[in-house]
Amino acid sequence: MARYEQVQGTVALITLTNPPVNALSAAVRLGITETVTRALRDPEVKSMVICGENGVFCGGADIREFAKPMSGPPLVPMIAAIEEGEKPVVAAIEGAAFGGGLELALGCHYRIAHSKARVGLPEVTLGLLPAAGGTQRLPRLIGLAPALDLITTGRHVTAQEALKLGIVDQVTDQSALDLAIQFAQQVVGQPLLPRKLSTRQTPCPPDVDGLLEETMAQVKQRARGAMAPIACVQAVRAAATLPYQAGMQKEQELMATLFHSSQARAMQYCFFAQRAVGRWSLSSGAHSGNSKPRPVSKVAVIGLGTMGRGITVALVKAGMSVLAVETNKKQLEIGKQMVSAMLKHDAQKRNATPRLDLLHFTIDLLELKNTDLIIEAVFEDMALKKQVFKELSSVCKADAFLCTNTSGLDVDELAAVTKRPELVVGMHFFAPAHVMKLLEVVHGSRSSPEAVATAMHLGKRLGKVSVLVGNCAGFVGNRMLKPYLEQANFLLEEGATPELVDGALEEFGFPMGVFKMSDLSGLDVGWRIRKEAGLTGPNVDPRDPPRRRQGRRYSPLPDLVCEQGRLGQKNGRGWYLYDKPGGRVATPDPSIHKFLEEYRIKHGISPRQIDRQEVVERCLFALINEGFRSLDDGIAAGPEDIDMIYVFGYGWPRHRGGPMFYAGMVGLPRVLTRLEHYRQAHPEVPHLEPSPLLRRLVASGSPPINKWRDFLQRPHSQL
Ligand SMILES: CCCCCCC/C=C/C(=O)SCCNC(=O)CCNC(=O)[C@H](O)C(C)(C)COP(=O)(O)OP(=O)(O)OC[C@H]1O[C@@H](n2cnc3c(N)ncnc32)[C@H](O)[C@@H]1OP(=O)(O)O
Repeated sequence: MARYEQVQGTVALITLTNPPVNALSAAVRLGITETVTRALRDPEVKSMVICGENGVFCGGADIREFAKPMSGPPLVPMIAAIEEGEKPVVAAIEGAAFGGGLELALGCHYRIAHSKARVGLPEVTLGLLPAAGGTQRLPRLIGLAPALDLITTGRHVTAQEALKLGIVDQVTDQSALDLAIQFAQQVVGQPLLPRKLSTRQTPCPPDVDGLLEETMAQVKQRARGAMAPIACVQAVRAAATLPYQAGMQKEQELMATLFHSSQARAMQYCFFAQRAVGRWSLSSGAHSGNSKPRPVSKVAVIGLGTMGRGITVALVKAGMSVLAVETNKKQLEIGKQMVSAMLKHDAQKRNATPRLDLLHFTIDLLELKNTDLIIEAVFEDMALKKQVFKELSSVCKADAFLCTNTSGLDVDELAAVTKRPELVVGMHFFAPAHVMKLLEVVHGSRSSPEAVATAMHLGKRLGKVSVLVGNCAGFVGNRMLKPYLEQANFLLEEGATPELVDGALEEFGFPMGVFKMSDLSGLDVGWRIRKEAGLTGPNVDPRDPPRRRQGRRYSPLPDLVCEQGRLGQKNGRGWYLYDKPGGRVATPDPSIHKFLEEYRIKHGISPRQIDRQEVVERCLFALINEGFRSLDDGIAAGPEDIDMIYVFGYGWPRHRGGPMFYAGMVGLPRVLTRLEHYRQAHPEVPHLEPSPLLRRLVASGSPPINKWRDFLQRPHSQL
């Protein structure tokens, strides 16, 4: 797993050979240990170069090994042997040097990088810290403040930034390996001690304690309950305050607390789940491996409202030519101004030039005739969308893909009004569409594998995590959100306040609770949908009592709030009060408390004390229960799909792995028991009835999440 060659007479070339990313598996660590020992012993060898096969230096420790018993030589002494040796070692970094890969390079005496290479210590994103000396060597190399930034965020750094920071010694556009070999010959005989990072002092600002405290405060706020970022600050603190060996000891102690934690398991699960969702399959036998996407060069976006603007920006940022379409000149001009401003703002942040040249605006649908793929993003109204699809079907070229950005309407119904239902798919973006990483690709019953492959591929080009889902009301994400919102409203009826519910969910790790999220989205959005569904407004069945609809418990609270003209952040009043219309600072509103009290009196509800555990269980277990139903229905292909939808689209804390992973962590029998308990207490709420899949899993001894697919009633039946 590490190849040994002698080149240019005196240079030992050690190549890591573990494709695709040369992860430091036990075999690779053994290979490095043996080849380095050989080179150190060989009198003909004067220096060494370490590189990786296939243009990738090293993707770090082998994450798949973390769940297994440790075998092979450990990383820390392996890297120490390289640094302590008396022959210069040069790391030739091509592609990527991440985690243990960068730590290996930091143990080398010199680092040469290709200009396209990226380096970083992303362990924090896996619930860990760089425990192969990274927290001690990096600060000694680049100083306390930049090391804190890199280690606590795990961000990837370009070769140019790495050079500026001092992580690498040279960057080349030519072969990094050739330069490293040349370099290795030149440095023979030069003093090695100053190149051994463990012997250096960490460069620190005058107020070390101030910097560490400030960083810790920021990190705690960002962490939302994750432990790893906090442990990272503690480890880097040791690099500034302790001698190297004591710092290494601290690094190991902190790693020991993280390594077997449920948070680390959750985040490593997310790492693989994110990659797994890209490998889709359909019941027809088509899958990502045998279905080719069609090349797409010209894309159009119909409708320049909030979603359409975000989608347009995302496409342009990915370097695609976009035709943006509006119904009239006034709307077109507004859209044009806003899209241009968004692109300029984004480019300014990245110190780049906005690609306004890729944008074209029109109100003439006939201009769509040469477009390869059209994304409809008009108002969420079936009649309107059908009309748009009919027109698109007649004006667009016969093989153009027609995609809808609906957040939950029936994709088959839209496909049925076109002459090409096989080319129709859903592309459900999340607001703001140029920022949010999630894309639900909705497979209608007649969508072709090519259409699915093309939409999934386009999502990837846009840098999205694309998840293929089946077609049902709300697809996967919004379908599961419904029982979650419903429980939150019921909790208000029963005695909670918006702050109590939100506080519990934020403590769980959501960036914002359900009521703050609703205020941000705009309360009128759901209000309109409920009106259309006959749950409120003139279409309500007059025989329904105020708190019952369609045979089940219903809370009219959100409707009543809207009737008071409280529409959320946009007009400064929703479940909270805001500093101004459009303001973001939410403060509890006594008039909402009064309104809730009056509502309870009116409906004869005696308020009770509700604790945070009940909030979390009722809201999240109801959501998880619907997740099990989506799996059993074949709307979600696997638990990983649901988890990635929630992590990337709904702010589910990554260190809790996603709702389905979390259910497994809590224990399926407990989820089942608590749902049964709440269902008994609230017999009029069908969403609390435990799903048959959950019951089957528990009856089968609660198998691990990677075995759940074996228990599905209709695997992939809807996909
Ligand atoms: C026992 C105690 C040990 C203590 C050691 C503590 C110190 C060190 C810790 C670490 O190093 S943790 C690992 C840190 N490294 C990372 O987080 C990097 C992870 N990888 C990536 O970011 C990317 O893979 C990449 C390197 C940038 C390449 O990206 P690309 O888009 O080209 O490919 P991918 O699809 O992401 O990956 C291809 C394939 O490889 C698998 N893989 C990638 N990295 C690793 C890894 N470090 N270990 C195991 N497997 C890895 C990845 O899962 C893909 O496979 P599939 O999932 O598709 O089968």
